[in-house]
Amino acid sequence: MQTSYPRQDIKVLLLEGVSASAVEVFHRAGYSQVELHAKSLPEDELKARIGEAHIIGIRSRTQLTAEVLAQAKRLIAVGCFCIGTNQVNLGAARLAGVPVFNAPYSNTRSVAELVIAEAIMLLRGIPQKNAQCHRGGWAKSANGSYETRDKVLGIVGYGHIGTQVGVLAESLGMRVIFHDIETKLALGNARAVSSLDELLERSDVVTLHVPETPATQLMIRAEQLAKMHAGAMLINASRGSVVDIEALATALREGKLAGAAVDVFPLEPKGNDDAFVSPLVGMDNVILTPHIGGSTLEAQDNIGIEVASKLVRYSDNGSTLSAVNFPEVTLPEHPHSRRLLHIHRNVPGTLSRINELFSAGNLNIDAQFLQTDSEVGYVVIDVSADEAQANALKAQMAAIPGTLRSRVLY
Ligand SMILES: NC(=O)C1=CN([C@@H]2O[C@H](COP(=O)(O)OP(=O)(O)OC[C@H]3O[C@@H](n4cnc5c(N)ncnc54)[C@H](O)[C@@H]3O)[C@@H](O)[C@H]2O)C=CC1
Ligand SMILES: O=C(O)CCC(=O)C(=O)O
Repeated sequence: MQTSYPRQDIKVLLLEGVSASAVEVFHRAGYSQVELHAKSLPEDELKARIGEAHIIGIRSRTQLTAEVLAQAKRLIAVGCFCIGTNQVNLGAARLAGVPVFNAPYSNTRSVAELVIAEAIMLLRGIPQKNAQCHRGGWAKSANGSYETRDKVLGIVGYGHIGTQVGVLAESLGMRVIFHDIETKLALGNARAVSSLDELLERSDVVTLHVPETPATQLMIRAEQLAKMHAGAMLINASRGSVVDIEALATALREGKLAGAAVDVFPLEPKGNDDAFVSPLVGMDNVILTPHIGGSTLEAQDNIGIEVASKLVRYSDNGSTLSAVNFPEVTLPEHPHSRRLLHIHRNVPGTLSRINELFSAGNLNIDAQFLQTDSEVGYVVIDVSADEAQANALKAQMAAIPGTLRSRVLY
């Protein structure tokens, strides 16, 4: 059967150097119009380009705000080729009938390994020693250098990354404590503490693994840094908004903290050609990395495959399994029917209006799937109809008040 909208006409726009593995997945599935950009786009260009795209793929830099999404008239889905989805206005996307997919685990291990490497480097004072050697200095001394063994690692946010960090840290002999807003199963000998304050007071190294939410915004400010013991260290590979970076710079300058490793910043350059500016630049005891916690070839390759496959599946079949902002529906194949998708505001009576169209047309519904959340309803109908009938039904469904998006798949 023909798709009502041929795959070769579907425009896929991939930004921020999404892995070539994603392009391969689209090509293999018959999507030939795939455009790949190494950077994020300036807002004006993004607004223009998203207007033409059916599928957009981004990483952490591109902000899909409500204003940007308002230009996305043809958009059927968003792929975040990363874990975090805070860069997308998920509510606005949902109300535009656009599901958002991500890769919740594919770079977990990469972040955890970097954090462990940084904890070791910070405890040994390597950033300072490295900087001095580069300047022709020679600081051979054990002062300020420690083994990881028996040191306390405090993990804030004991989710996928936090738990991996904890497991790796225990294998080095570290003592792991954690703080999370949810009750979490402690792995190995890790122990939950009663509050963030307790964690800050007890830890030699604090590492942050929370998502960006209103509650984690500036979670670590001067007040929290003051609670850490003198000579402690901070690692932030979560989001730049979680730490007050000026307060961190002050704590490091004043010697309250012995070191820090920071991968994420309140303001990050759009791409590799743009300048990086931060109050932490030039501090010998700080490891600065350009948001590469998840940037290993293995992780990027896997993320490309995972997210592109989810996008292709939604585009071809309508399944929203693991969408982060949308009613989830897992759908079987539909070899003998045409499939119609209808996304609408969840108001009483919409489903009966849809069904009336089918009975008025005397068309047999082969299967129907419905999932709703408080705001949005997603109904999928497999019907024995020819192409003209399916397209006519789609047009009638699109005219139902409250319709957000409708499509015919076959
Ligand atoms: N630097 C990088 O390249 C990368 C950064 N990340 C960041 O790391 C974050 C965490 O990733 P995952 O571990 O996969 O997420 P996750 O969702 O598995 O874990 C996050 C944990 O934080 C907890 N949490 C949420 N709000 C909290 C609060 N206010 N106080 C304490 N705990 C809180 C949650 O309950 C959850 O257990 C992502 O949201 C992303 O922002 C993720 C991947 C790569
Ligand atoms: O690799 C990226 O661009 C972003 C990684 C990240 O922060 C995430 O996965 O949430």
